Amino acid sequence: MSSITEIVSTPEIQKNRMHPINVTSEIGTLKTVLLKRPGKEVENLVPEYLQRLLFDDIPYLPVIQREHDYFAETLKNRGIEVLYLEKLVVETLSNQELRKQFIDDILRESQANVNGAAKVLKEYLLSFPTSAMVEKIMSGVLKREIEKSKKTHLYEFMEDHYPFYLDPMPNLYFTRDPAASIGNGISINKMREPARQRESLFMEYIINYHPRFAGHDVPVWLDRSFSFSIEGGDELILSKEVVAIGVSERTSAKAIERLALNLFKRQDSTKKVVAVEIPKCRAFMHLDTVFTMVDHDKFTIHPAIQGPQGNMNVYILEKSPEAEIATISHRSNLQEALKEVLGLSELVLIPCGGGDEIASSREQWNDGSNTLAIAPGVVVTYDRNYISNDLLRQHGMEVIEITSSELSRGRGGPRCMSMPIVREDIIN
Ligand SMILES: NC(=[NH2+])NCCC[C@H](N)C(=O)O
Repeated sequence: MSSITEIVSTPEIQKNRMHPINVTSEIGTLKTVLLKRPGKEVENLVPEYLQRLLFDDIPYLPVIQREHDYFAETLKNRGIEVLYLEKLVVETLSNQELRKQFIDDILRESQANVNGAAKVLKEYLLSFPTSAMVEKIMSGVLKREIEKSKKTHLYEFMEDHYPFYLDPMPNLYFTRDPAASIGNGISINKMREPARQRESLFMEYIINYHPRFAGHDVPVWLDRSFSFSIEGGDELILSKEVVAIGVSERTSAKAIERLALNLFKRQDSTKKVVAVEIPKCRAFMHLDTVFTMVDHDKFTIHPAIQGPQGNMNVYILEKSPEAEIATISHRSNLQEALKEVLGLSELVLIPCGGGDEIASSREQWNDGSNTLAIAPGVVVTYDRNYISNDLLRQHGMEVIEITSSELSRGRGGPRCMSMPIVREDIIN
């Protein structure tokens, strides 16, 4: 594990005095990315709670870890710096005061399962070295872990069949969703599903207290105390001037509008926020499950999100003379709206599964549209989506495939499993 000093003194950051966050596109050469290696939290998935924990099956831990390591190696081999969430959290919680504060916060947000046992749990968690403590918090605490002798209240002795004091967080390897880098700042997200709401607390602590970020001017465009939900899988940075955000099962119109107004107010470069309405269903939970950018003028799309003539509801928000109101205009065709906001005369939408009814819904289910661009025209995808991958190649993309039999069981692909921290700017 790297020590704090190693990370802080990452040569590139010091040499170039780069801002710790810089993401002004979906496709600019990726320099630094945040991942989370799936850990014991995945083994705390049981059939009774799968749905609530947002999984469709239980991944086999050694294989999901092997596949994830392969993903990380693939990125490193392309010169990308890989940061791990779990390591950053350990480095962040470098003193006892902060550890206590963090545990108080996490226990408060864990609500029902803690069920009054916060004091015992706090002592239990603090009894571990920091890295084991962080691992426990992420993977969950079983009731049977707390010694009988530490139990003081009647309810603590009861067998209520619910096994956890602290729920596991098996979705943590989808680092894309709890926060999103936009320009030199970040949105730290109020997440929609109770199973994921605690996840963005890790990012809040990292930004506030990790030496790599604390002390730098990192604007928080929207924070997790906002009352309406938004998730990073819906936040796509199309260019320095345009952000697209899905209005989805997870992301509300109210959060999009607030984020847009904050960006217009505080980041001069943002001119337009494009709200793309998608069906609200499990398979299409975020915009990036049905639509991603792969090159300057190319996108993947799941055909099922469009009506017969390619019609969809797209709203363009722009700065208005009044600070608290955006100018909003409606468009009914995504392709045309994208050409307009990106100033392009031609733009290609590459259909997932080639548009074949069966292949496209099968490959979309396994994240065939969820590509991670690591440079313009260079994408990382799951190997299992061979029809979509071939089609991307036919459109001139370099497609780097990763193994995906267990990773895909959590319903997320390479874009969801990665949170870009630094990308090179696109020079027009
Ligand atoms: N950006 C994404 N598409 N993320 C996928 C997250 C999948 C995760 N199981 C969830 O339901 O939240």
